[in-house]
Amino acid sequence: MRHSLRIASRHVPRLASKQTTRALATAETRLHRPSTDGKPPTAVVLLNMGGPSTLSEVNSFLTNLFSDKDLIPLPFQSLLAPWIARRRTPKIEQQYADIGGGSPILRYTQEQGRLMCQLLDELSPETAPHKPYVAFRYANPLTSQTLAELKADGVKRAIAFTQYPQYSCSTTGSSLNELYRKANRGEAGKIKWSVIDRWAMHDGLVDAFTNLIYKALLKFPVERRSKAVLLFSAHSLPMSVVNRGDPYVMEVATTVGSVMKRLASVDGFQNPYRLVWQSQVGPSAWMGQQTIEALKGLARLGPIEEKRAEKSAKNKLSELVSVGYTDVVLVPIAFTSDHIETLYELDLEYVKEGKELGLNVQRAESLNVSPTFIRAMADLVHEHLKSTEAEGGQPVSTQMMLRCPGCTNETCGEQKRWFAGWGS
Ligand SMILES: C=CC1=C(C)c2cc3[nH]c(cc4nc(cc5[nH]c(cc1n2)c(C)c5CCC(=O)O)C(CCC(=O)O)=C4C)c(C)c3C=C
Ligand code: FES
Ligand SMILES: [Fe+2]
Repeated sequence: MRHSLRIASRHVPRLASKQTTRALATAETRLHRPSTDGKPPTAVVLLNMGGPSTLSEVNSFLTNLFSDKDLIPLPFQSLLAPWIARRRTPKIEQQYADIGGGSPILRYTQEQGRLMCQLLDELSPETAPHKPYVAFRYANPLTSQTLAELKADGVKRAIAFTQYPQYSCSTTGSSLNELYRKANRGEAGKIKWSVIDRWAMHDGLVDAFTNLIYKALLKFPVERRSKAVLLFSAHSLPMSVVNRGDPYVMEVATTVGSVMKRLASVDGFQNPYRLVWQSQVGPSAWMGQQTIEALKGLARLGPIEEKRAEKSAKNKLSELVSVGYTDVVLVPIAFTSDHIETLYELDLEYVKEGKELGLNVQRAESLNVSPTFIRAMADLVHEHLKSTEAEGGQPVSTQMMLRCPGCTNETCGEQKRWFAGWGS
């Protein structure tokens, strides 16, 4: 049987499990939350960089971002950061205006947290109630504000849950360093912390990505689906960061490998694919190939010709069939929700440019609030709670404890030791 015939819509619900949909529906309509006897909530703190929710926040978002030494160390940073931010603001403001006036990252993160905690209350009644908090690095709610909320709620147990599935010291590392700096100063009171620092190969995450890729492939005519090129696109990283031993590039590749394995195991699907990199900023060397260059390259190579054996007894000659690698699915593989990189760069720039180059480009939807994804988040936190609360449970992964071999940032070491001691 040809692959193209095997991608039928009946396979899509198989990945988005009925159990998940039912559990979500139950969580949505449930009238009675588990009795918690006035217990303080188990806090699930969703860490991300954030984005400006309105155009008036663009400048402060960029100022905070360029002031972050863990992300971009600059000479005379306190002077240079506001200057770069001011120069960049009009261009970036225009991009946010073009996607509707702001980043949807806060709205999605709050909704993901709310739905995840509803599921968690059912999965783990012994640690209920679970309450989601959002701690952004560069936009509101900033870490200090979130820690004040934890303190006001009397939280005693908290999980720092990174919303970047793949670990980079410039993203998750920066958020953990900030959390350590503020929580260590007692801004949240006395709390027992543990950390979900990476989840690049989590089964539920892989299922959620696979579902969304299927959905995008279904937009191509059945006979072309198995040939569409999957271009997994991740935010790039400066080579200086890659070269100090940052694990992000390796971890993004493991997500891609796991998704391709899942596609093959579910339906024997073996689409051609590449991992490419987007959103580089400034003149220094960044991880490549750039997503836009890959699109241009595919367009340049054009349709390929393939020989297919003609079975007819009369005509033993091969028939030339043009199959072409002009069908492309762009898959944002390192973000858990939409924001400027997907809605502006992928949708408004690359999909448009790809079409002008003669390619048929589809974009796999972002994870956002897909039921499979919400279930994955809840399962992950549930597994984490079980393992940390078991006798001898550890608050951090062994992988988190290994600093980049080229790291010279002392805060990284202090931060890891602090979390490994459950934040005391
Ligand atoms: C996995 C995700 C991300 C990595 C890794 C990452 C590294 C990284 N980013 C910059 C500089 C900028 N990033 C900007 C925006 C931005 N970056 C990410 C994600 C990752 N960044 C997201 C999700 C966003 C958009 C936020 C939103 O809209 O919701 C920006 C601001 C936009 C711009 O000025 O172009 C900058 C600058 C560096 C230097 C870096 C690695 C060191
Ligand atoms: S930069 Fe990676 S551990 Fe410090
Ligand atoms: Fe970025």
